[in-house]
Amino acid sequence: MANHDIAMGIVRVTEAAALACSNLLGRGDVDLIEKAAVDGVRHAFELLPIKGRVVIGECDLDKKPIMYIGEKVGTWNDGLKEYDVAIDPLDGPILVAKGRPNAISAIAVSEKGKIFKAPQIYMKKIAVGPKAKGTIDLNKSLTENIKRVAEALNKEIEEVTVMIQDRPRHKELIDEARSVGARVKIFGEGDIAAALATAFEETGVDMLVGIGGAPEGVLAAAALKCLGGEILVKLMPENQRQVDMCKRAGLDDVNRILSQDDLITSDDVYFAATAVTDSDLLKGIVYKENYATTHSVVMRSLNGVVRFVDAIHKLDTSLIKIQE
Ligand SMILES: O=P(O)(O)OC[C@H]1O[C@](O)(COP(=O)(O)O)[C@@H](O)[C@@H]1O
Repeated sequence: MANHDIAMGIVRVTEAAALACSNLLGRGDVDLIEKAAVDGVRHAFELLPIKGRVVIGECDLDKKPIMYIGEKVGTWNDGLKEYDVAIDPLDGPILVAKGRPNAISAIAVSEKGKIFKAPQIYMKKIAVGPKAKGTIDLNKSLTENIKRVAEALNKEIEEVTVMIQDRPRHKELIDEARSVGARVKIFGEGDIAAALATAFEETGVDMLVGIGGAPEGVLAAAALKCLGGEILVKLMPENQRQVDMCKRAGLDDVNRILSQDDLITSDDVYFAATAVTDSDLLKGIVYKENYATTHSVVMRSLNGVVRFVDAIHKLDTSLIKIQE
């Protein structure tokens, strides 16, 4: 597969995942929804001519892997190049189960050995778009970071919008953002979509801060690398077992702050996402009489091209039925 075809190839994967789970919207069954998205991914990979190896996979609610690290994806025909694949078939299955916004399917693909194999633990994150790149500092207070971002964006602090996930562990961050006067968007799930939004001015989102999943942080790093934005992260192991997991992933100093360039060490990474439900950047799947529409974004860091891909899928032939 020519390199320039990978972008379209991977957007088919996220489209398939999104379509496969989208007609379970609001049905409350998280496991079924996750399985449908994973089945969609696997089905689409059967057609993708790459030698892919999953380095970031998917776990169910009990953190049991359902897309295995090391799993082979793609057709694996002779002569094809090997790639690392980071996949979140569905960031936010609970959102789909409840019919709420912000659920996306996301994938990143890069050269073999170039994507950080983040363990399934928490990660502290701060992310911004291209105009605020170089101004953020994970060691500084949120107040200081908001002031720097406001200056970089030529905005008043009261005009800066900060995304923070709705979690008890973020109470102090939310209080601080409010007391400094910033605008705060508190979201339930899905910090990949939130990080992605920081890089597009039309979303009105300027920053993401908080603690979320490390695998999601790597996917966000791939997107922000393509978009010229920045994400700074620090792994947050909670016990010795998790410290060991970080070390096995190649991180000797778990306190080290990592950027998008540490999480993706190649200059050539692809990222794609398809919305299942509406997010700040992408409209969710819409059903019409005989078809469904998907809305995706796909990008490559090497050439900086960002494409928005709207697709029409005939319902009788599409992957929507895959879970039946
Ligand atoms: O739900 P927790 O444990 O606070 O973890 C935060 C993570 O959960 C999510 O909201 C959803 O993750 P899942 O798709 O794995 O359920 C992520 O976007 C975020 O990084």
